[in-house]
Amino acid sequence: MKIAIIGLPNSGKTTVFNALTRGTAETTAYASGQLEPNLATVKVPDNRLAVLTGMFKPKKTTFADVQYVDVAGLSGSRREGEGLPPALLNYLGTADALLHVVRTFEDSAVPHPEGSVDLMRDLQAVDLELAFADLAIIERRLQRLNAEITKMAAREKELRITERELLLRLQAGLEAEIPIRAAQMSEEEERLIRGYQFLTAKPLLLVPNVGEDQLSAPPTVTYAHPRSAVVPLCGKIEAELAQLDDEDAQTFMEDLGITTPARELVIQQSYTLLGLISFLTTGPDEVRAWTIRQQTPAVEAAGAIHSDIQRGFIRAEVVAYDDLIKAGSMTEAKKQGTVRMEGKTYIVQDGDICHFLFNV
Ligand SMILES: Nc1ncnc2c1ncn2[C@@H]1O[C@H](COP(=O)(O)OP(=O)(O)OP(=O)(O)O)[C@@H](O)[C@H]1O
Repeated sequence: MKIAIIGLPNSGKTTVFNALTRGTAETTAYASGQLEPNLATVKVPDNRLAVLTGMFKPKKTTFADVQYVDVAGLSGSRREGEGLPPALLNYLGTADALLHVVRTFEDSAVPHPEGSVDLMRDLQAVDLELAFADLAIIERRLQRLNAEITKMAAREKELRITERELLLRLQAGLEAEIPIRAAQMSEEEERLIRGYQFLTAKPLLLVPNVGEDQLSAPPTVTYAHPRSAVVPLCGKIEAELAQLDDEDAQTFMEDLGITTPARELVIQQSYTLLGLISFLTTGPDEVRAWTIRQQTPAVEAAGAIHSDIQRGFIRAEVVAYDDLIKAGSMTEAKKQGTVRMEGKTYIVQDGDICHFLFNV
């Protein structure tokens, strides 16, 4: 799963990237204009793993992970005929979700490309830029469809006409500032456009990058679109926090009056926004979180571990995390009857502790 960090130049993208990934990519007060992205894999914080590690004392503990990509700044001032550079479009198109950093911190030493800090203006500028990228894809596709449809056989023609109608609807929506993720679509329609990598169809996490002085009362931002969420963060503080060891970080957080680093909230929200959940496996060798989509049946979840387990699936022994903790041990949970046997079609829940029985 890959999440691309976007935003205007100097909004703090690399700083937020460093905060999320505990990395040390170079940040600059002047727009870097670099196109080569920074990429890092990040563990998804999950307290349950620490508790299970205490219980099972495994040789290793493995967290679920997500990847973040820090790309160059969007321009925010699109002129006629000017779109996003193809390399940037390519990075964004292949991402599973977007994380939009929008600046609210004031600092005269960090020039703003528009000369002043204005959250709503910047937010709209970037949304517009994403919408223009999608509109360009739609226009090209419509031109091709219009040329092709007349020459097609009846069955194929019908499908293409449906696609054209859908694209026209999405186009009208985008022109009225409605992102594709907010458009009403049937499952079939969603399938029809899946291959286009529309940017406004991707889940979006809006991260206002607030100043240190705004930490106690971050500006309220409403972004009322489906599959979107808002998590404010002070990039500068979080990036410093991310470099400290746990003990120093704890003291620093107490001084600042915060309980959980915002980076953890952002990572968790990214995961949720993507419709992902974790099931867990336990044992003397490893305690581990595995990533699956919501609504995944047990037989497919088994495939996340190994294709052989999916192929030879017999059944799954499942206990909910809370039930195991309540019981105190697997043996006790079995006595209490909370360890269940489930078949192939059982829908795996977040926090299920699964043991798959298989035969290949
Ligand atoms: N919350 C914040 N408060 C104060 N300063 C910040 C904050 N976040 C970032 N900065 C500072 O703003 C400057 C620009 O940050 P950064 O390089 O991360 O931006 P960027 O969006 O990645 O820039 P570019 O467009 O060059 O890729 C840096 O000097 C950084 O330390």
